[in-house]
Amino acid sequence: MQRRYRIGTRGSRLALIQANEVARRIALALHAPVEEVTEIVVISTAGDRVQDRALSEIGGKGLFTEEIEEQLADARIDVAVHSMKDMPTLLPEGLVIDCLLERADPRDAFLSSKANSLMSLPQGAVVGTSSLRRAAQVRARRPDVTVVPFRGNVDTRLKKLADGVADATLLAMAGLTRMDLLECVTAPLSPEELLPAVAQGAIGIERRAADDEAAHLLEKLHHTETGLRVAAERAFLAVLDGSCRTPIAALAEISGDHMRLRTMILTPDGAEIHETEREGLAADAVLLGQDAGEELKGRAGPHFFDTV
Ligand SMILES: NCc1[nH]cc(CCC(=O)O)c1CC(=O)O
Repeated sequence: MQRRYRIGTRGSRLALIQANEVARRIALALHAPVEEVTEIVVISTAGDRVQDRALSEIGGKGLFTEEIEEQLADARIDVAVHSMKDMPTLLPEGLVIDCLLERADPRDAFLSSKANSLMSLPQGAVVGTSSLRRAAQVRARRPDVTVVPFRGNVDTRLKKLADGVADATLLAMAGLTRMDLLECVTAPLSPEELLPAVAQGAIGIERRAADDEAAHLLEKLHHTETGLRVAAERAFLAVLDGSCRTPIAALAEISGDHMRLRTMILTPDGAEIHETEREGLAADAVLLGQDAGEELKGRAGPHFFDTV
C-alpha cells in the first residue's frame, strides 16, 4: 500500500501555499493523485499566536518551528515544510533537512505609494518592519527614516501599509511571488541596496533522519544548486549565531561551478557595519560560509554581540 505523507505546516496563507506545492511535487514523484498520497496538517506555533511583540523580544528563531518539529519527531506528521530563513541553524536531534526546493527570488521588495525607492523616500519618512536585519540596513542607508514595528503575516502588513501606518515596508519577493502579490511591489531591492536574509526564498522539507522511505522520496525533489547556496549562507550564520537579535544577512550565488558569497552583520542602529565576500568553488559552499563568518566575527570583536 502506498504510504500517505502527512505534511506539517503553519496555517498562514503563505505557509499553506508552500505546503500545497510540496504536496503537488510529492504526488508527481509518486505518480499518484495528490489527495491519495498527501495530507496537509496545519500546526499552530508560538510565532503565529503572539502578534503584539517583535519576534526578537520573545525568542526569535525556533518560534515558528518548535511545535511542528515536536509532531515530526513523534511521527504525528511525516514531513514538515519550512521557509528556510525561519529555521534555527541547529535542528533537533533525529531530524534533518536535506531536501530544498528550487529557490525563488531571494531579494527583498520595497513597497510604497510615496516613493519609487528607499533612497527617494521623503525626509523623515516612516518605514514599517519588524525585521532587525531590514531595519538596521534601512537605518544605515537612511538615518533620517523612522522605523516602526510591523508584525503579522504578509496580508496583515500590506493592509497596514494601505492604511497609512507607514510610508513604506519591505517584504520578501519570494513570498509575494508565491502569493501572487507581485503587483504590490514598487521595486525589488538589489543585494547592494539591501542584503537578504540567510536562505530567503528557499523552502526546506524536514523529515526524521531514520525515515529511509521519506529520504528516498525527497531526494527526487531536491534542488542541488539551492542546497549549496543555502549551505554556504547557513554555515556563515552558524559561526555568527551568537544571538537571534543580531542583524545578519548573506547571499550566495552560483554560476557554473563558481560561487560568490556576500555577507554582512550590523548593529541594529545601522551605525556599525561589517561586510565581506568570498568567491570559490560551489562545492566548497560550507567552507566559504564558515570562512566569511570567522572573518566578520573577528572584525566585529567579542563585544559586538553584547550591544544588542
Ligand atoms: N519572516 C516571515 C517570512 N518567512 C519567509 C517569508 C517569505 C518567503 C521566503 O523568504 O521564502 C516571510 C515573509 C517575508 O519576510 O516577507
